Parts: sequence; structure tokens; C-alpha cells
Amino acid sequence: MMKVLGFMTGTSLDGVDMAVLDTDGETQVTFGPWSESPMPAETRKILEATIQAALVWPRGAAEPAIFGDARQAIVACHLDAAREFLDHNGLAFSDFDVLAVHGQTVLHERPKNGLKGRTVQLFDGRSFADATGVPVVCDFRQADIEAGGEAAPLMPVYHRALAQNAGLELPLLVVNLGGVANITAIDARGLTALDTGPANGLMDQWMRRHDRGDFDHEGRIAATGKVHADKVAAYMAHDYFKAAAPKSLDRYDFNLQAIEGLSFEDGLATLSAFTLQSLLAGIELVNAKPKTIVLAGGGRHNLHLVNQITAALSPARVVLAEDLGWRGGALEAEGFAYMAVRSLKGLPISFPGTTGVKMPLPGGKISYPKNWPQSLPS
Ligand SMILES: Nc1ncnc2c1ncn2[C@@H]1O[C@H](COP(=O)(O)OP(=O)(O)OP(=O)(O)O)[C@@H](O)[C@H]1O
Ligand SMILES: CC(=O)N[C@H]1[C@@H]2OC[C@@H](O2)[C@@H](O)[C@@H]1O[C@H](C)C(=O)O
Repeated sequence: MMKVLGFMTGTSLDGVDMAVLDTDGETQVTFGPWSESPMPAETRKILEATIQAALVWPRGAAEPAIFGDARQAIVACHLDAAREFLDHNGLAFSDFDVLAVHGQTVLHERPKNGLKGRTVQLFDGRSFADATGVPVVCDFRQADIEAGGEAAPLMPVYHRALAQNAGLELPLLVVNLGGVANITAIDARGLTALDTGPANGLMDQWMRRHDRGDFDHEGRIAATGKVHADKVAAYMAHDYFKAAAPKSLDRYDFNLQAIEGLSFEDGLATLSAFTLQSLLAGIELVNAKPKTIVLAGGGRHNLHLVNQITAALSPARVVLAEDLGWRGGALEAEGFAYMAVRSLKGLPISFPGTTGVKMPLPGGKISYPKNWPQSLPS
């Protein structure tokens, strides 16, 4: 068993999620403390500018200069968040065998027209290892994308471990409602997964556009609006929904153009309906027939969305991660902690059914602190 501290900074740019996990990277998983630390406004500003630069970064060109600043900002923000978290829980970096860091996705292009995809999770594992004195695993998606895979979703391997651990009845579907929504179906076929569409990303953007905060608390505003079915249909006409699974999305593959001109409330109601429709389309696409659906990610707090999902999937049982004793806000940080141990053991983290990669594939890049014995030539 290894003790791991996992870090996740998702597409919502809302914070750094941290979780402690004791695991063998296979069947053993024991939860430790976890926390969500808000993203400092300054860091968020740099990351937003970095994403804008990444969106217009041509293939083959040198990386935009702002990537370097963003790496420094994100490492600093992980250090601050971790120090506070460890102090609060009476822990120290030296308690851990390894740190697992997702890094900030600033660009994600799926493989298309015979071209490999591109994905960037900004971080600097080497400087984090030096600052903490602990080996760091990051860059979990690179090996998969280089092998022609989608590089996302990666969480299915952890969802499977959780399901096995809890002895849950299959078929089971795990739904992550983050900035982007993704699903993992676990059934007799093994693991099947895909990104289904936006979850909260567009709704958050609409909220900020109207200067009404970062997100629609519990979906209360969406619940008062009217759904414009023609706009939902326009979103659903996107080519992405014609593609076979597995498939993955960038948070910026969809925008607000289709709903310009709608009232604030109707816009939210319509975006929420788009999240639901695309989720249902994804479930249908992989022909998943789950008995139980587990909701995780920040969107599980959106009561309006959760009610709509529950009604649409009835009679299947829709539960929140917490109903199974899981921690819905920590799942991704835990998942990368689990994957880091698999990386150290050379075990696969992506599979044909999850990223479309040809063979099960290990992933993750290991950085050792300066003068760490393993990093010295033997
Ligand atoms: N109380 C709440 N009511 C409604 N929505 C909420 C609430 N709390 C969080 N959210 C939504 O959840 C989002 C954050 O979710 P989460 O942290 O799972 O996303 P992420 O990990 O950044 O995204 P991804 O999984 O795409 O990388 C917020 O931006 C917000 O839209
Ligand atoms: C490229 C990237 O960062 N993708 C994220 C994003 O956020 C949700 C969805 O899109 C998912 O595919 C993925 O993250 C989760 C953790 C995953 O890989 O399973």
C-alpha cells in the first residue's frame, strides 16, 4: 500500500481539490482526508489568459510564452493549498510515498481526420518534487494521446476500483458533472466511457456574463426559466454527437452563441436542458443499461439538474456519490492518486473502451526530487 496525496484542478477553474488515498493501485482503496481549496483570483486570471492563448496556438509552433508563467502560478497555488491542507490535518509532505497532480488542462483537441489529438495539462512536476521532497506523478494523458487515444476520460479505472471495493451490483454508471460531463459504464463488457457534453461549463459562463456570480446555486435560477427546445436542438446538431464513442471534449468546444438573445433565466434553463439531453445521448450511444447511476462532481449540487436526470432515467436508481459513502468532490483527486500508484507499477490507466487506445496503456510522468536515490544513474 502507498500513501498518496492527489490533486485535481478541473476545467471549471474553481479550485484545487486534494485527497489522501492509501492504495495498492489495484483493489485496495482507503480514503483519507480531502478538501477543496478555492482558486486564487490572480491564478484564475492567468489561467484564463493562458487558455485564450492555447486556443489559437498552431500545431508545431513554440508554446505560448504565457505557459511558463501559468506553470509557475499553478505550482505555487498547489503548494499553498497543500501546505494549508496538511497543517489542518496534522500531516506533512514526508508522510507521502508519492504526490499525484493532474495539472491544469488549457488545451484539448481530440484525434481527428487521421491526426493525433493534442492535450496540455500545465504543471512542473520537477519543481514540485524539489519543493516538497516527494516524487511527483503528473502528465497522465500524454502517453495515451501519443498512442492515438483520446486521453480522456481517465477516471473509469478508478470508478471500477470503487465499484469493486463497495461490491456494487452491475451494470453501474458513474456520471461526473464537472465543467464537462463524462460517464463510465461498468458492465459485462468491461469499461466503456466518454465525455457526453458540457455539464456546468456553459452555465457558469452564462452566469458570469450576466454578472450573477460563478454558478447557479442549486440550479434555482434555471428552474425558473423556460427551455427553448429549438436552441437545445441546435446544440445537439453539433458534429460531436454524431461521433462514435469513446470520445472526449475540450471545455471550449461549445459556446454561448446559440442562446444569445434569450433572457437570463431562459438561457440557464436551456443550457441545463442541453446538459441533460447530451448526457442522455451519451448513455444511449454506449447502450448502457445501468441499474444504478452515481452522480459526482460539482453538478451533483445542482438540484434542478439532478431532478431532471433522475426523472429522465427512471426507473433506474440515481444516487449521489455520498449515498454510497464516496466523496463526490474528491473523486477526481482520489482517482489521480490511484492512477499514480498504477503508474509506478506500470499498470494500465487507459483502455480501448475508455479512450479508444488500441491496447491497455500505462501513463503518467514521474519526477523525483533533487538527489533522490532513484533519480541517480545506477
Ligand atoms: N451548490 C452548487 N449548486 C450548483 N452548482 C454547483 C454547486 N457547487 C458547485 N457547482 C458547480 O460545479 C462546478 C464545479 O464542479 P467540479 O469541481 O466537479 O468541476 P471541475 O472538476 O472543475 O470540472 P471537470 O470535471 O470538467 O474537470 C462549479 O463550477 C459549479 O458550476
Ligand atoms: C482533457 C481533460 O482535462 N478532460 C477532463 C475534462 O473534465 C471532465 C472531462 O473533461 C474528462 O474527460 C476529463 O477529466 C476527467 C477527470 C477524466 O479524465 O476522467
